[in-house]
Amino acid sequence: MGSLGSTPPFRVLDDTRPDDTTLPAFMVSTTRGFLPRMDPIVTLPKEFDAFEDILQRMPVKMASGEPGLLAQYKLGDVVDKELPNLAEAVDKYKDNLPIQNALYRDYSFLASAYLLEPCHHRFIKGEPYGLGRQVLPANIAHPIARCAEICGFKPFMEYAGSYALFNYRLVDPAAGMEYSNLRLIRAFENGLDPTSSEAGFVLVHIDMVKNSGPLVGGTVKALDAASDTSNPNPVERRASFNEGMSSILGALTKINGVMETMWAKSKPMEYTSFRTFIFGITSQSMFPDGVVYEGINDNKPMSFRGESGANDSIVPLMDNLLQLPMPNTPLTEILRDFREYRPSNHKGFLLHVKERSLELDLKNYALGRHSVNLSDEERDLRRESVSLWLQILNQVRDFRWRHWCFAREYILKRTSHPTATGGSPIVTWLPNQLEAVLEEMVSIDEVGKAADSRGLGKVCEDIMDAALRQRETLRKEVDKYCAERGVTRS
Ligand code: HEM
Repeated sequence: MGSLGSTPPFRVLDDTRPDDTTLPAFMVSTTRGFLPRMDPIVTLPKEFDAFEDILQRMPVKMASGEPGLLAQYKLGDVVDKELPNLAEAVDKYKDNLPIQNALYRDYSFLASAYLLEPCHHRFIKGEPYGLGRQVLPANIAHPIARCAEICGFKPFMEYAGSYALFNYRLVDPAAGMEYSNLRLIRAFENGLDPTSSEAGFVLVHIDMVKNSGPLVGGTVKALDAASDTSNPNPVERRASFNEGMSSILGALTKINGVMETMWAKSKPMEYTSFRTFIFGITSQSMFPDGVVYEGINDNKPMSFRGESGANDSIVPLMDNLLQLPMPNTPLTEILRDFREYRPSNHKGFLLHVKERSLELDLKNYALGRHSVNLSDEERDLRRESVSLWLQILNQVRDFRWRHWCFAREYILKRTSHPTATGGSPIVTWLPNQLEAVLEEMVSIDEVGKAADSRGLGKVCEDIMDAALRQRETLRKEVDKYCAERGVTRS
């Protein structure tokens, strides 16, 4: 295929080669999207039995239903007395990347539980979080630093590599990724019970991401169609572009539908109790000077953001493909920083899509800004492209609006702690991006109306009516929370 531009190609997998242990666990594919290439490894090699034993005793409520070490405030003591430093055993498996990913997941669970155990105990007594443990001992610090380095993660719990996307197992392997067939591998509170709010919170993320294959496939198709200079037929090219965009729209609609199930699967009242363990170090009062990883970084304190869905790749993929303009604010800097906390292959793909979209001038291609002397058929297809662009933006709006509702109902109404788990300011950060989407929708709608006397049709008119009403509501709500909490918008 002939192709415009010089951005190096990116290899998106169709076959994820689940048995290949030499490839990283996370590689973007048209089949599994942003999920790992294979179902996560559950059982660690036998050298790690002592570690596994502590992990099983760790949760507030163990798999047996009995109270575990975190319920008794005994985890720190047990780690200090019983856990060997298994850094050499980690190295023994350095060529097996899926095993390294499982080790990274498990060490990051233990690291967060160890550091935040004192905060959990204050929280359940109704007290402020206070300080976490400020030093991560060598028996956790050395192995986590090593396996994180091998896998390309930060040595602290991440969303994809650890807490969410590498943390499920199938009850019946033959039944696949059906929600009722999913269980967590690791949990802090009572997440080993699949009906718990902690399990629901994590499993809904997985249930959404399992629909990201067609999103990736549609993105690749849209970019390929727009760059296919070997096809002299503009009608065919645009029809193919629209097919890619339709696939994206279908995937996002499904993903948003699954996201809505969060309300029932994870109760707003119960979120703050397991959330204590997924806070990060950066911008958190529990770690004002960072954390010392014993024997690492010359014992100078280090700081990492906490686990957050903000490190998921679905929405950033759309931001990059659609060239969504973000305001030049400190809040947008946080958004950029979040994008460092994801698997290297996801990062590479997101960067590729961003660069390719700009190089192809994809937005102007979709909007038909450079098209002249169009036939009726081309005009219809171009109108469809603009409508699809707006409908996809509307799905991104839907995702971010629901997020604002989550933040309001699960967090703002329950706690005055000013920062979210990823370290963003809780009142202003999500609205920063949601406002940007709403503004872009207004701008695309105007282009669509100006380019075609028929406008964009009823579907888009209804979308815009609802979006403009939502913008008013959002502004009032954010003003209210800012006033109540004495914060400014950026
Ligand atoms: C009860 C449910 C949820 C709550 C309370 C919640 C809360 C939050 C908060 C507070 C943030 C701000 C970033 C930070 O952590 O510092 C955030 C960001 C984000 N979360 Fe969630 N989240 C929830 C569910 C989900 C789900 C199911 C996904 C699916 C992948 C997700 C994906 C994201 C994304 C993409 C962002 C960045 C938003 C943006 O770019 O504007 N979240 N979330």
